[in-house]
Amino acid sequence: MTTETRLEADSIGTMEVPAEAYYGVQALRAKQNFPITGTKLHPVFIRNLAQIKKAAAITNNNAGLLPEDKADAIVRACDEVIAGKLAEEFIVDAIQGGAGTSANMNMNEVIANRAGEILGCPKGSYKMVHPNDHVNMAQSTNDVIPTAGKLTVLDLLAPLEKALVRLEKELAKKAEQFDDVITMGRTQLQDAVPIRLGQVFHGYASMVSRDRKRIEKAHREMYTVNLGGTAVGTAINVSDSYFYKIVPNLEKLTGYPLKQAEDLFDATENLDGFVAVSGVVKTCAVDLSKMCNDLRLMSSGPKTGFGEINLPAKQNGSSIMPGKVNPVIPEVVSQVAFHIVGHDTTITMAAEAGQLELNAFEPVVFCNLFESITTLEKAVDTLIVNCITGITANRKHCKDLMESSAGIATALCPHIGYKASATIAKTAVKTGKSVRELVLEQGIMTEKELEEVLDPYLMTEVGEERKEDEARRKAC
Ligand SMILES: N[C@@H](CC(=O)O)C(=O)O
Repeated sequence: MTTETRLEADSIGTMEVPAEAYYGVQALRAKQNFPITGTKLHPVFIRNLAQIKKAAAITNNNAGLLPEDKADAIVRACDEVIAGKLAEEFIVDAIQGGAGTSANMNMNEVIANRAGEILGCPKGSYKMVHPNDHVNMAQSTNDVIPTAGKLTVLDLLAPLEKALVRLEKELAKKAEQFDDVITMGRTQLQDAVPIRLGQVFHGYASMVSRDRKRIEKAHREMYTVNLGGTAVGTAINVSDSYFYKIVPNLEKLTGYPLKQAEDLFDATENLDGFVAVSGVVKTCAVDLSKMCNDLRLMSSGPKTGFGEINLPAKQNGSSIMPGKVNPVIPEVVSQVAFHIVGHDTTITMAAEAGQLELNAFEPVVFCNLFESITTLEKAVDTLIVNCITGITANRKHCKDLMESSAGIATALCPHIGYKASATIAKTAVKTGKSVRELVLEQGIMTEKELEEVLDPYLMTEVGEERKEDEARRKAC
């Protein structure tokens, strides 16, 4: 590593910057001011910010305000950043004070130095391409940073949405596979009434489908950007041509159906769109964690728990207890959910803390939201591959549990009333006899009548499905 430096100046004073660095004095000051998380800016965010700088250079050139050679060099430098070539040059911490100005200036300096180099200027001279005058031309941190944040959310949500489609499919497959596995449903952790394991998994598939649609709907909010509004939404320092063309040009580069906000003041000062996305991501995480709680309960044991299903064994469970296997995948999914709930609270507080024309807390919103989305996507992936696809059911044990439970007495109510049914249920629990045995013993119903009333499959069906099943049974 070279120890040579160059001297750079900003409005605070002068500073030694490593001679080879593409970043400049402002990025270096920010690095020193914010030694906070040790996590740098998200690479997808860097790529999107570079796309915005590229769109701005093209638009300013078309407006006749940025000479061709400078614009070409800036576009080339942006393309290099987009390709990930200058990744090491982005040195500011993901969490910074200053509403993202440090991130924006880090980008402006890297592009200015690289574009200057392309035009034959030494790093740090900024004679041909200046970070503020040329790269940041017609922009403010306050419009480029939220726009880059929205593009990044869109990029990160796409794989999450795809992962949820896969999860829904796998759950639906399990629902089919377990459709004839009858077990005892529980409410408030007490025996309730029979249910088919397939119905339980169908419920999970429906939940995931709803979560996915909710995310899809919220992601559309990200298409509306405040680019062109500059500092406070009044578009100061922006030419008419740039104002009308910057978003369509960015749309061409990104492929997203972007729209310039009708009310740029609102779009600059409010972060509710990010809160909405975080909210739907959190909702999905909470749902998945609830499902994982169920999977842990249903697979508990193997001898002393519910033991209704088996999760695939993924690793040794214990350092001290030989042969123990733990439900590690549902456990990790739940932890991801707790993490996301915490992030959502942070994002909510940050959005609430905006003042007047700007919200200064975008860095923490982005840092947490990006992490929420990607960790959820990865959690969904491991949940599918390492858990859901390999779940098996202990059919006989499920049936035994259902048959030995007094819960099926509920089905007697329409025939003998709640009071008599409760007496049967209580006696069953006390004596260990089955509900069926007691009803027959007491001559309350005939065997034939009971066959229909206490048919556990019919207890899990309603409407057409029930009629078809009854007809099928009669025909046998
Ligand atoms: N975030 C800065 C504006 C900028 O960097 O463009 C401010 O409002 O103070």
